[in-house]
Amino acid sequence: MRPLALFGGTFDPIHIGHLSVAWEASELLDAEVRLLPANVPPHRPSPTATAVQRVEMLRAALRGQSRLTLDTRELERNGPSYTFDTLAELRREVGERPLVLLLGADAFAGLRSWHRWRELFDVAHIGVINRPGIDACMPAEVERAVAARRTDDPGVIRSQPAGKVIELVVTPLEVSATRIRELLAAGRDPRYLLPAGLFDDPMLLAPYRTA
Ligand SMILES: Nc1ncnc2c1ncn2[C@@H]1O[C@H](COP(=O)(O)OP(=O)(O)OP(=O)(O)O)[C@@H](O)[C@H]1O
Ligand SMILES: O=C(O)c1ccc[n+]([C@@H]2O[C@H](COP(=O)([O-])O)[C@@H](O)[C@H]2O)c1
Repeated sequence: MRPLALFGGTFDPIHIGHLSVAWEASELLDAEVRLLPANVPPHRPSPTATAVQRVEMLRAALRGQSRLTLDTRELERNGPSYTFDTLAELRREVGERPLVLLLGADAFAGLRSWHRWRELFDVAHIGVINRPGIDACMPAEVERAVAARRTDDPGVIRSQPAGKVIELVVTPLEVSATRIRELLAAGRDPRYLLPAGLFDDPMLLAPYRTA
């Protein structure tokens, strides 16, 4: 069955790294990919842009294609955006359809601090995306939990609803939202690190520019 993949993030702002890896993950898994902006990210300071501003940027970035879509459910919930809660809700909606949580290698390495992290495998597969500059060394506790779950076969992902971990080797792009926020705050113009749609309306990037 065609998997449904969720790519969660703060997207403060969305950049070409997000889009490119989500696109390639969709190709590698033959999956529908939804970008899932977090309302209150559980383990980091509050974003610079509001949830409404981040969604406006996502909509502008996704315009003109249909492979990547937007899922705003976490913005409709109060409190921290725990991924387990989101995936459990999605599981109830999709029945037996395979669900894949897409995570950059940095996010995956921090998995053991997540809310109910061991139970994530009951509701979804995890697709780990390589990211340059990230030490791929996994905490032993996480490696023990995932060792028997590893597969390199997208066919296995399609054949069962949840429970596997697959490494997705995509074109590495060393781009981060932190770097883009720094450039914008310094009055620079990182236009080729951002999707073109973000320049359609000058207000979209206003939260990051200093007066
Ligand atoms: N260039 C990239 N290559 C691979 N994965 C990425 C890349 N940028 C972000 N990700 C992944 O996208 C997800 C959402 O990331 P997030 O919105 O925090 O972006 P970020 O660029 O890491 O932001 P920040 O610099 O503010 O932490 C995470 O799983 C992260 O690992
Ligand atoms: O559920 C958790 O405990 C949890 C802890 C840390 C991060 N997450 C999710 O991981 C995704 C990437 O987070 P971030 O901070 O790298 O943008 C995003 O969807 C977060 O909601 C989730």
